[in-house]
Amino acid sequence: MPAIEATGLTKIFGRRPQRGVKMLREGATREQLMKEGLTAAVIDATFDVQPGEIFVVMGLSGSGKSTLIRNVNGLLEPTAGTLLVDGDDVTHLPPAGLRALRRNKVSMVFQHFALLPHRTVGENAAYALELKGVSKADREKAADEALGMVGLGGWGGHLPSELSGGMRQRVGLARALAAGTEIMLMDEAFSALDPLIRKEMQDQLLELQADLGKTILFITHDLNEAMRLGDRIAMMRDGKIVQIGTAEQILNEPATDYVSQFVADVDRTRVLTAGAVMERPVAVIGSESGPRAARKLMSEHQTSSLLVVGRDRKVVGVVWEDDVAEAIRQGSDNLPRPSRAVAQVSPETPLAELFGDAAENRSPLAVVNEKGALIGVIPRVTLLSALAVPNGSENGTSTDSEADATAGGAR
Ligand SMILES: Nc1ncnc2c1ncn2[C@@H]1O[C@H](COP(=O)(O)OP(=O)(O)OP(=O)(O)O)[C@@H](O)[C@H]1O
Repeated sequence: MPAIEATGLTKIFGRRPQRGVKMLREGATREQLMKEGLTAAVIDATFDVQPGEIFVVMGLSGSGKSTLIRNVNGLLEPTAGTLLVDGDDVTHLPPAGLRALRRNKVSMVFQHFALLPHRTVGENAAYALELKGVSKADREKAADEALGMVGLGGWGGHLPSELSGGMRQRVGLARALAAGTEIMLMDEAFSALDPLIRKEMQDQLLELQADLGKTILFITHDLNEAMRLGDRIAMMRDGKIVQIGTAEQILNEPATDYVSQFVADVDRTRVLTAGAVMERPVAVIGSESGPRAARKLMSEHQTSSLLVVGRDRKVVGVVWEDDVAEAIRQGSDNLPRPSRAVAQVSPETPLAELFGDAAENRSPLAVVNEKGALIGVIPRVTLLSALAVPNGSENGTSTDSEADATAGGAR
């Protein structure tokens, strides 16, 4: 079940907004509504946010992002459409239901921190729990823990005015974490911070998220931030969601001219990561097997690579489709020599950092998870084509150059 599910969500400001809904249904434009004194801030937004996902809503100023997020936490009531949070319909909640939603299900981190100036950092972090009626001792414990998580252990007794902007935003984050809700809404949460601190906060959020697995709806007007943080990104323009996809999908398959213009200046090598271009070896073959068995397995699993394991079940390397085909052509009974990856990289590594290794060594890269287990491989050709760099192959085709490298045992 999605953590958040919006269907046809529409928010219109102005007198008798239902008029606007009717006009939109009859095909009127946002401009035509404007002439009637109605602002269509969000139009027919349909999306879902899965538990544990960072879902980023990205758009320029005025595109409707804040209005969208305010519908989700009940600060605004949708004019049309439905909104489910954790499976419960929160579209038209009465005040008591709204209070319960904010206490138990969603917490919010704001751009300008929204800290209470006369309360200590610890009291600010514990504020949501105080509203919930949690005992002083328990909320202090939760606040201390949350402050520790965001790197502010020991600051609980200070006043917000004694903290830098970045630290204040950490308090905002700690407050949302201490609240203990599964869903966190973050409205331009890092936009007021200077670039270095902003990047630090993004890193911290990703680290925390790896441990905590919250559901995060994150609003930003910064495409690079969206691409760094978002598992998926919804691109908004003039109140409408024009595309929802991963950073890679938005970069590689922009749904509209608007999106492609938007992403034109993005440094792809910083956005695309090893995890995005790697091939997952979905099947394993013993090193004693023949190339025909390898081809059969590849076709059964619709994959172009196989992990090769030795008798002791340890991974020896990877064989590729082209090399297997070549072995069959040459009538060999042996598997081609498995390629051993030169370098191990994490799935989060930006391609920009991989390029040197693979290009210079003509080798595939092994993508390993934090426990060191192999989760994917990146053939050199894939890397080069992902970066759209001419591969400089002497033989004209990248496939040949890969085969060459294998024949020469270089990879
Ligand atoms: N309370 C309101 N009353 C009337 N119009 C509003 C209200 N809030 C927002 N709007 C209008 O709705 C549209 C969308 O605004 P919204 O604040 O959601 O956009 P945004 O993408 O969050 O922009 P920003 O990044 O500048 O905050 C704008 O045209 C705005 O003027």
